Amino acid sequence: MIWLAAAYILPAFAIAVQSMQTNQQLAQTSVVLGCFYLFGLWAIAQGMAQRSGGSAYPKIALLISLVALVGLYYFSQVVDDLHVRMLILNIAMALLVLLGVAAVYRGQKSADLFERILRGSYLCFVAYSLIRPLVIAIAIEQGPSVELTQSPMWLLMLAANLLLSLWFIGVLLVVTFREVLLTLKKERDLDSLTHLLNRRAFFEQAPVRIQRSRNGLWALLICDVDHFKQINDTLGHAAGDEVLRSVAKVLLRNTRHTDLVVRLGGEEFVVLLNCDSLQCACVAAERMREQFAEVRLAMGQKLTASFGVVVIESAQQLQSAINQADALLYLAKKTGRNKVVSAPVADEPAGQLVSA
Ligand SMILES: Nc1nc2c(ncn2[C@@H]2O[C@H](COP(=O)(O)OP(=O)(O)OP(=O)(O)O)[C@@H](O)[C@H]2O)c(=O)[nH]1
Repeated sequence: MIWLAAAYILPAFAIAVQSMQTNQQLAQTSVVLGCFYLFGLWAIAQGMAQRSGGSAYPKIALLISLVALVGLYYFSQVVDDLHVRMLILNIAMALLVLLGVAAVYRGQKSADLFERILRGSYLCFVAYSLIRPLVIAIAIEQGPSVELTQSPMWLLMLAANLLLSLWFIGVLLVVTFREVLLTLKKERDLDSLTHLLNRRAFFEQAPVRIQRSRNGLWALLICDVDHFKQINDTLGHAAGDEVLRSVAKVLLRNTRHTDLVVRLGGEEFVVLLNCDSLQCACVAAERMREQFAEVRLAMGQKLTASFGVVVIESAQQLQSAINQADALLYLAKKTGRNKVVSAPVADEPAGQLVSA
């Protein structure tokens, strides 16, 4: 974002200064203000390339800029030729802004409307930058008789620059504002330790998921690490945190993107599984339980966890399903831990108790 801010501020400053200058003053300041233009235009390319995960070839940009600055110096301090200086500067600017196009094309294509508008605006700006040297070559008067900054051509280019810049910065502001909002929402919804969804996000997203799906049953798994206090007490809080992150990884590994994996709080996790039977949910929970044993604790101890599993058919049942799964989890803890306990459903074998 800093690149795109530089891209707006530097050329705007140079244009503002030049608009108040005579042809003679333009010659005196051409190299310094040329730096502002060149860096500003490359900053647009770099900013856009970075948004797409690439870069706008800084070494090539440096080379183009150096050649352009030498040209500007020669045609201002040795031979004063405003027309050639304008051509050199505008060709260099067009080449610099073009350097981001490859990265923008190679980068991931976003489906987001505003991101597409931003890319489209950038490509329009590139096209405008490529056309500008042609216009200068054809339309701007040669010779020192006319003050460039008072000519209709200059005013026209100024107006075009202003309009494009305002449009570009407007789109950029909207995109940035949306990005900030999305980041805040993400931070609000995620547990900072495990990066799983948190309790608030679960109660927001679970009813929507259940309502929207038309393919079969949902199951709710509540999973609680066994003797977690002991792990904290013997191995330390940092090791306890690491265990929680490992638990999150195991849960994520055994779920699909349609499922929700949530850290409810402490060492308690919930998984909303999109599966077509209680048995399928129990198999998934059993697989997770087995994989916890592979998490290495100090001194050869095994990580274990207990599960309560229920099926859920409508969003209205969510709270009662959580209570029921909690009760089954409590049963699992009471009857020895490290096991999956599920609730009976009408058309499936009643009261499964899968022991370790
Ligand atoms: N490291 C770490 N510990 C946490 C975190 N949140 C909660 N805890 C600890 O988790 C422990 C939970 O202990 P208990 O509720 O007694 O449960 P438990 O020891 O697992 O016992 P059972 O569930 O009955 O097997 C407490 O000591 C909390 O301090 C966390 O984010 N990180």
